[in-house]
Amino acid sequence: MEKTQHKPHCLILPYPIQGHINPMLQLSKRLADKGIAITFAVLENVLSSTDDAFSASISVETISDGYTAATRAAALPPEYLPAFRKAGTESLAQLIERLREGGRPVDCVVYDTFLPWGLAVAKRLGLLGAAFFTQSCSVNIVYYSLFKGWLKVPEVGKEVLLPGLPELGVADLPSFLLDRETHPGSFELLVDQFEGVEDSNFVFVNSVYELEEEATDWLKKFMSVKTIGPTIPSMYLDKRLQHDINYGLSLFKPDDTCMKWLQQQSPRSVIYISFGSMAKLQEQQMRELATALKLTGKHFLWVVRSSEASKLPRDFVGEASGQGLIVSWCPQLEVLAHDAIGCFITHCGWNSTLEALSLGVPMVGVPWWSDQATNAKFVMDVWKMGVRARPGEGGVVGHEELVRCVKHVMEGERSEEMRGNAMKWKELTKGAVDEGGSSDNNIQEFVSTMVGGEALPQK
Ligand SMILES: O=c1ccn([C@@H]2O[C@H](COP(=O)(O)OP(=O)(O)O[C@H]3O[C@H](CO)[C@@H](O)[C@H](O)[C@H]3O)[C@@H](O)[C@H]2O)c(=O)[nH]1
Repeated sequence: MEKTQHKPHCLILPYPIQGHINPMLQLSKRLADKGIAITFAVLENVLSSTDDAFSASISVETISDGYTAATRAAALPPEYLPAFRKAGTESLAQLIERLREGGRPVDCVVYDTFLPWGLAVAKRLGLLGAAFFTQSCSVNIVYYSLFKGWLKVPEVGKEVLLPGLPELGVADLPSFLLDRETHPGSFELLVDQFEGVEDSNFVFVNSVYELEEEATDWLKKFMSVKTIGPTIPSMYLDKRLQHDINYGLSLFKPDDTCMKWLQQQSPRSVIYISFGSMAKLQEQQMRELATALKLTGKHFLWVVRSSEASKLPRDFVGEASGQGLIVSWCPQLEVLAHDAIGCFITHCGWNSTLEALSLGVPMVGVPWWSDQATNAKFVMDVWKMGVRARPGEGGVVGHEELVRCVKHVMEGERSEEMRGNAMKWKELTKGAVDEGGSSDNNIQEFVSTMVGGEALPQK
């Protein structure tokens, strides 16, 4: 690669959902801090949610998916993804051209692997391409094996043994392998992430090498993997980026009142419950959760997004008002970092899992879809800092099972051991992003290639 004459410039292309914007924005901040110019390309509706703190160091531009806010909400993946590919390909190329004409030529497109056409645009325009995976290396091995045809969709009841991974039972596999009907197009979206990836100059994964060494080493045989996580604001980890306190772009409005309430609770006494930005729980599951929370008698903080609120049992809000707090969205990192939190009932979305690992909070996993069952398996059996609640009839986790899991994590015989493990992972994830840590080295290596014109990695 030629030495660049101007400040190296990366265009970052995230898929427009919270769980993808957060990690890609965080990598952007790390790169900006190391002297890379960043353009963050988002849809119009995301633009209004950016906060000034990050837009000062990162410039934000829009691209189009061909939809308006109203038509997008109603679109399903089989229709939406090809339309986004078409409109996105065109508007991304136009944006890159505009930037070039404006004296800010782009050197590298860092594209979310949900948008694999980002690489095609980069290559067509003679730019470098860097893939960004928002899920773990272990989950990526499952999808890559499917993409290559090495793994056929397993029949129900069979375990799967893949290189770099522990044996996965059927219930541990990403949900889209066994159920393609409930969320049409999702299986293809996940498998197609690998389109052209072997030609990407870099492959970023939001993970930590030390959390999944074998899986990462195995993937590295096929692509230029660089683990760069956890992508959490620096002030929760290494504290090297003093201004990096929040994620900086929230599609939901956080309710900060819960922080005052947490302040009044004793250490490790509160159960925090959140299912991320997308989960749509069955009404029965909400009922079981509500009953379980009442039965534990413990204080709780429950995030119920406004679109889910109608599923809360009638009277629960009033009845539980002395025991807990329900909010529609919260500053999750601040909550997890608070010493009042004793346990996190989570869907095990990859960001939430990494956040709990990084802040040392034991988990009760209640996976809903996608990679979450696999993440829950790792939480329980590999990282040993929590348990996975087992579902009963109709996939619903009953209140008795939930109470059992919470007690196990907060006061059971093995609770101290889990706490100890949680502290170990907390130190380790911080070490990864600290100067000279595995993720910091990977980011630095990328920056050196961009700045110094070093040889591109072997693919
Ligand atoms: O009240 C809340 C609740 C959540 N969050 C944040 O929202 C993000 C949620 O991300 P994640 O835990 O990954 O869940 P999803 O939003 O469900 O993420 C989708 O994307 C992830 C990355 O691909 C996948 O692992 C998940 O399965 C998929 O559902 C996290 O950073 C949380 O800190 C808040 O800030 N406040």
